[in-house]
Amino acid sequence: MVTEAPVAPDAPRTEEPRPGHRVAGGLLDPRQLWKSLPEALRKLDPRVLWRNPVMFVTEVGALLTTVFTIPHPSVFGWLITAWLWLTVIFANLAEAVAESRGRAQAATLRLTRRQTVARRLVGWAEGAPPSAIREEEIPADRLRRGDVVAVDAGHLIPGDGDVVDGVASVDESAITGESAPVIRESGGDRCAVTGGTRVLSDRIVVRITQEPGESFIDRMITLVEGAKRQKTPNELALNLLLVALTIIFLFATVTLQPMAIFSKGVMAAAPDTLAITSSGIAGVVLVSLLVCLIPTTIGALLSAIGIAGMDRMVQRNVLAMSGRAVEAAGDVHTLLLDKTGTITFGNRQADAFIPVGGTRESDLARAALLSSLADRTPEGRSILDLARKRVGPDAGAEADGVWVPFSAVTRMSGVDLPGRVLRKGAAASVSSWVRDNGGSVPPELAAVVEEVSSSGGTPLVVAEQTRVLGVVRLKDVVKPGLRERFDEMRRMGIRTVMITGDNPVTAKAIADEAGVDDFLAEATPEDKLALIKKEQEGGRLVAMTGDGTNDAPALAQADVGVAMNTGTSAAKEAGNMVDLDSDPTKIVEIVEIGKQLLITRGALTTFSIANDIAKYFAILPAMFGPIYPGLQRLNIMGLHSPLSAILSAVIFNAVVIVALIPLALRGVRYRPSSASTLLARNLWVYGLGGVVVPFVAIKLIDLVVQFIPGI
Ligand SMILES: Nc1ncnc2c1ncn2[C@@H]1O[C@H](COP(=O)(O)OP(=O)(O)OP(=O)(O)O)[C@@H](O)[C@H]1O
Ligand SMILES: [K+]
Ligand SMILES: [Mg+2]
Repeated sequence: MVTEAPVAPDAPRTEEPRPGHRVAGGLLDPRQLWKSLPEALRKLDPRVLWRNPVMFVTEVGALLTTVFTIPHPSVFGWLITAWLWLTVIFANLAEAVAESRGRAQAATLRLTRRQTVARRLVGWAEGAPPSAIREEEIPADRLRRGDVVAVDAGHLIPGDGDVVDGVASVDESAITGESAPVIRESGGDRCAVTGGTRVLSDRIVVRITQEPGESFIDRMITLVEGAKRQKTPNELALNLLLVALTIIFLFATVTLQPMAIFSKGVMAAAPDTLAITSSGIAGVVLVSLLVCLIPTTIGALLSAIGIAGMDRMVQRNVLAMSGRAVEAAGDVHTLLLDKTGTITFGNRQADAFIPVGGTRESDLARAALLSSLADRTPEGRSILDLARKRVGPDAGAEADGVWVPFSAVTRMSGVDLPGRVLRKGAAASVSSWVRDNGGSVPPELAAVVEEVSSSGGTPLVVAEQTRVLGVVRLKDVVKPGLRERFDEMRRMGIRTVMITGDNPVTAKAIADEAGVDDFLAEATPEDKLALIKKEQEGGRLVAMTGDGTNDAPALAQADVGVAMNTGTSAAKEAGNMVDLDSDPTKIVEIVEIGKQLLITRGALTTFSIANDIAKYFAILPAMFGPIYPGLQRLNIMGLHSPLSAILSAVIFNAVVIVALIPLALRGVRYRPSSASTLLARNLWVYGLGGVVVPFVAIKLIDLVVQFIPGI
């Protein structure tokens, strides 16, 4: 016997993306710099800092100038030493501020991880009689994978799992920040529930899918805290480049022996500074030169840029499981979306029985009902509901047979009753089943199927052994606002492809309405996987959004796999991102954030390297001008003295880090346009800016520091 479940009402959905509704993100509060200072000081520990080679070298430099200056104290020596330490602290501050946002979020999440009591059902099995089930109360944190629990209205769901019986409205605001309740039901692609969310109405039975400590909220906390953040391959490569530059400049500084020349220069320029022991100064100047030359700006901001990228995802209610996924999103070439539940609302409801071949409508309804009695998918339940309206609420109560569940491979479901073998499913599948049984398909079927499909509906053909009885029409609605988003993707150069298990006519109708570039119909899970592999040929990156268990292999294969939060746990496990709002158009924002991350990193790297070279040319003439009068002509900035030139450069080198923290956190502005336009624009702005800014800034700083006695 099969227990009946009520048909799910329409689930409220988010139609507009609500960027940043979780945290008022974006701008940097100056107080945050101050609050993060203790953390920045803690990061001075060389055992932590060595992971950032450029900053580690700077710290060693600061240590050296401290050691040089102690026996030979001078105003210049102490000022340089102070600013070198500040350089390292500013770099740590950038990282600490970036991390602090996530930490605040983790604290809020921890509050939702309240200890609850779970009602475990021992002996529960599909269709098991109530007498076989024993109920016991255990603490939620002792639930293991595979345990089955009952949750009633008003109670917190004790752990992550799949609904195996019943349908309920659930308040998921604890994790999504969205107060409208969502429907969770057994059987379909909306069966996953998250621990810590609350059942508002009805009773559901949930099979736990996670071991203790591995829950979604646990993973979310680790994620936003950045505790396990790993450097992405791109970051590692960039780090290698920075190390290489650092080593080159280290050698350049040491082997060029500028000191001998410099001492002569100082002598010629300002004989009174000779009173300062030249040996003390020599070391300090050498270190200053080195720090000015190595790419400290990008070295200081690199990690903050990565953390901020992850954080921007969280602010858009997207949980990226790895920084690598965020980066990949910025480079996506093709976007694959599944139809049902992603492009359409996904609660396909039966709304008409269309008989063929002289069958009576009530006979079709009865056959559809019998074949759906054990069908736990939302489609199956909606057929039951509609059929009972036609043939009475008690129809089929006496039926007992072998149930054939729906599978995405057969595209059919049904029942083998004594004397009646019934199937319903995709037109092609059921037609060939009828033919295999020795029957024939009435010619009028094609027209009915065509008509239902071309309006975007899904036709399910119902048949009995050798006879086609008719068609059940399932209606689904395309989510609003998709066309604009897909247009936007096209402008970014991204191809959108809809993939579906549905027939080509329905697929085309929905594809046209939604405005995707291309579609693939009658796709099995293997087809979806094969399509992704084909698109990935030649190193192109593929993003995929999906919600169903049959999407899981494809989500895992895609470079960016975005699972809808409303989807199944299998889908959420397989992907490398989860969208808490279950909004397929979110992928546009995900791509934008990815691009913004790549562009920000590129722009600041360009700026940093241009900057260092400019700094060198800004201070060289000032330093060596006195002994090489030819160079003096290059001293266009007219800096006060060699010492003031060096000090100004070191101060600028440190201050520019703090000045760029907001940009690193917020990201360089991104507007949809081609990659080459963006590259050209950024080279101009950040390359040229990187050359010009130091000249102006060092001059301004020099105007101030020249008043310090001894400089
Ligand atoms: N409960 C069911 N019983 C019988 N046939 C079904 C049932 N649900 C769906 N079908 C048929 O099987 C086809 C394939 O279903 P599948 O879940 O693979 O894809 P889909 O849901 O249509 O699309 P998508 O891949 O976008 O989720 C459907 O288009 C429909 O014709
Ligand atoms: K530098
Ligand atoms: Mg599906």
